[in-house]
Amino acid sequence: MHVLEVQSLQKSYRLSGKVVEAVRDVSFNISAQEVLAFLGPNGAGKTTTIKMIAGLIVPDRGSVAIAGRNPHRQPNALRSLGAVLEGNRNIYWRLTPEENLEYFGVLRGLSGRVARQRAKVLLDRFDLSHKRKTTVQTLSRGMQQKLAIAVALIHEPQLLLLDEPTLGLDVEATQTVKQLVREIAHEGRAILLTTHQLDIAEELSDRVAIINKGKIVAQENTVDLIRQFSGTVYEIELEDGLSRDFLETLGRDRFQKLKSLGALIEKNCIYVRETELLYQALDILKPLAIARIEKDQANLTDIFLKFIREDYYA
Ligand SMILES: Nc1ncnc2c1ncn2[C@@H]1O[C@H](COP(=O)(O)OP(=O)(O)OP(=O)(O)O)[C@@H](O)[C@H]1O
Repeated sequence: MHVLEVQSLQKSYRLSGKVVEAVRDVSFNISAQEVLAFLGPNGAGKTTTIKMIAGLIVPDRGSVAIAGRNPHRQPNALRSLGAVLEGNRNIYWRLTPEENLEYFGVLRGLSGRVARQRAKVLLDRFDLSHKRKTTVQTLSRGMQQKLAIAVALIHEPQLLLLDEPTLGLDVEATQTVKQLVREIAHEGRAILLTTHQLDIAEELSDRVAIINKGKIVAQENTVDLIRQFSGTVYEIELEDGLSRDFLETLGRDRFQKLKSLGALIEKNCIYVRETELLYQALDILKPLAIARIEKDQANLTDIFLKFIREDYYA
């Protein structure tokens, strides 16, 4: 069973007499041990979707199930949810880490004893024990972020929503938080990660869902998505470019053969998709001097931009 099931979610807002379709028919699932990166440009509909999952906004249509329960009909569904949304506002800055963990533990239905026990374990695990009695506002941003994640885990939820978990952190704190996210998923939790830092999404996620203008425009395994769009594209640049002489030197037959390989011929370059085709293309191009051959190193950022632009021009 999926830990999170989001089915055909729909939400519109009315703003000065105009209807804004913020989320249109959004569906996805997340399983235990899985990190889904939920990506999209500003205003794409991410926050609205997440707030519907967290039970904070009622959808116009569609449904959410967390561990099989709908948070809009069965409030105890939220027992399976932990969330760090909009920075780390889920913690009290005037309290200490220990007080935060115990307070939120009890608020989430734990007994005082269990909350204290879990707080101790989490403080150790997140390397915050030495700061347990220091008020949160004097901690570093990295420590505050770690505490925010610890607080979200106090009731051992199956689903964790993480919004920009590494934003504003230095390199070392980013590494620590990334490692924690991996471990938390590994323990068996499902994680929904939203971030504008696409390198983080690429490193941490098992799957990616890209939302644009309220609609999911891509949803796939992260490695497959990147492999599909990159890595195997070779760019061949010719010494003399693709001038009129190019066709004369190459001859029509060879030019047609090149095209039949599925090669894309554009500006100064020829692009082919697979290693085997690269050798065939080079064979065809033999009479011409080659200036450069390069393997395309596209990453999630390129893919993200491609989907957003394609959707823009559609
Ligand atoms: N309370 C609201 N009233 C009216 N329109 C809203 C409201 N909240 C969001 N919107 C609109 O809904 C659309 C989706 O917004 P949403 O905040 O979900 O996007 P987002 O992907 O989270 O963006 P960001 O990355 O900037 O946080 C936007 O056009 C936004 O202006």
